[in-house]
Amino acid sequence: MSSSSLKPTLSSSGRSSDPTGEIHVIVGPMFAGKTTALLRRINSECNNGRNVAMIKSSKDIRYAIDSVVTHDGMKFPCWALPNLLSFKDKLGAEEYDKLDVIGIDEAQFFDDLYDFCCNAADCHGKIVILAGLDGDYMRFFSFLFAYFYFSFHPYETRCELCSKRAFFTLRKTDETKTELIGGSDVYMPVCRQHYVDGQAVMEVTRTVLDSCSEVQTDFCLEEVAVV
Ligand SMILES: Nc1ncnc2c1ncn2[C@@H]1O[C@H](COP(=O)(O)OP(=O)(O)O)[C@@H](O)[C@H]1O
Ligand SMILES: Cc1cn([C@H]2C[C@H](O)[C@@H](COP(=O)(O)O)O2)c(=O)[nH]c1=O
Repeated sequence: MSSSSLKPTLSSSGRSSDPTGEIHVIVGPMFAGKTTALLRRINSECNNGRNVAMIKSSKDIRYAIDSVVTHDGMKFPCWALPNLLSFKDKLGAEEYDKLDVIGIDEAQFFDDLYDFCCNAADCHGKIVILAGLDGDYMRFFSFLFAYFYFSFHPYETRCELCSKRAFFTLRKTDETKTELIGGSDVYMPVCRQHYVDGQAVMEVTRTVLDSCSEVQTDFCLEEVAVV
């Protein structure tokens, strides 16, 4: 399929039936082949019949205004935007809902990257593929890398609740301090969906406990039913 003939949003056979989203990150220095890798992934998703949209920052129109372009000239049509949270409005809610995959090039230029990606993956079931610099010319580490460390998963296990691939550790207690030594009494590996569900349950539970001072606070998540 020729990328140059494609509109920014590609219609094909419809949405994936799996509601769980994913975030994939491609990072490295300039000229490392990040955009090439992103285009390869996006083309492959298109060829598999997924609805795809590509976004880049409107700050970067070096090679083209409305295409992502690699240093050696490969192209893919895109939305050039000043921020990501405007994307849904620009595209229209109906078209956004049909999307399976969102590619974002030059991701380091978007201040709202974290909110957009988590929302798209956690709440809307999108597969988000990011490409960006992992550091600037001073070798300062990019927050892009830190925010999305969970998208790099050389070691993985299975979700304790549904057996899908697990990338997250869910804390089962209401303790909020960062360091809390424990084993399976306190933690469990979960998939994205069960992480989101589990956090929501914990949030509600904390609110209830906060408003009811006599209630004992040493509960465990198993007691509050996670589905
Ligand atoms: N110094 C350079 N100037 C221009 N093009 C280069 C240079 N070094 C490598 N390239 C080409 O750029 C390609 C990678 O481009 P691209 O995927 O856009 O990289 P990135 O997005 O990581 O900056 C390489 O395969 C190579 O052909
Ligand atoms: C190192 C560095 C880069 N940039 C800019 C320069 C380019 O517009 C992009 C990187 O593009 P590429 O696709 O990864 O080649 O970022 C910058 O603004 N500041 C820097 O320190």
